[in-house]
Amino acid sequence: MPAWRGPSDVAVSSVLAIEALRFGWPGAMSPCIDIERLDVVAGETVFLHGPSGCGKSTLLSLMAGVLVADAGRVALLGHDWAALSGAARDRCRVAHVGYIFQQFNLLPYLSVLDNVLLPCRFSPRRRAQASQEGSPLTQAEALLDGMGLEPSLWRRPAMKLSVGQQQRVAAARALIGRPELVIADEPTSALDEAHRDAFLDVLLDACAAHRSALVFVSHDRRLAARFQRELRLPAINRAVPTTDAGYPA
Ligand SMILES: Nc1ncnc2c1ncn2[C@@H]1O[C@H](COP(=O)(O)OP(=O)(O)OP(=O)(O)O)[C@@H](O)[C@H]1O
Repeated sequence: MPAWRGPSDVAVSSVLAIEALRFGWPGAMSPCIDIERLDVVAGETVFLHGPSGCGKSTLLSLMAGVLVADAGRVALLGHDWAALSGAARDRCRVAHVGYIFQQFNLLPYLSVLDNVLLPCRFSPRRRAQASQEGSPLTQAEALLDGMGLEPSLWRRPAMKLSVGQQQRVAAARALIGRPELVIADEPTSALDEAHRDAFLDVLLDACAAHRSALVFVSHDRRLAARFQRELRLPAINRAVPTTDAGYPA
């Protein structure tokens, strides 16, 4: 993992580096994403917001190598997603990225526990990291417990849970095995205030303990204060001034 000296002369590790990124959906008149520079370092927490349809989910997909840039570079841990084959991208993603999707993407017939354990089944690295905390099963149970999901739910098929419960299962799955980057696409939209606060506590504590970088998308600006950095993605096609870092202000 590349390291450089940060402003406080402390070595910081790059998790995500974006340079001159352009991406447009096929058939669209103009690019959906146009970012000069954005860096996220280990342990950093970023709150990303912007109007509906401005490209937040698209940007998260580019960060996770689900989509590949038309131009420019998106590098995870120093590796340019575009330089990897599709199969290598899949391996790299499951090993290093925990993704909480807007629609959760749980496997409906699998139990809650088996859903959480999926990254450990597909990635030796995630399995080894989870084993450092006892075993993958121990870590899965601890994460579900931390998310406030009762043990009586753990062996139920995921589809038999409420939307808010499924959201928390998706978060536990993203966190297991300490991925370097955790991406969360509106993960609290189905939670009431108490569960939302508990959810954020667990997510932020786990990311801090593991030094995972977190990129969190939400329309709820009240949550921004809990993050180290707030970034606004402007509406598409609108000319906006940029910060020194080249990111839209
Ligand atoms: N699969 C797709 N094919 C073509 N265009 C798409 C696709 N997915 C998204 N878009 C378009 O890209 C733009 C950005 O969509 P995106 O879902 O990234 O926005 P968003 O900021 O996450 O929105 P929201 O806050 O409503 O979830 C929209 O104009 C959308 O119509």
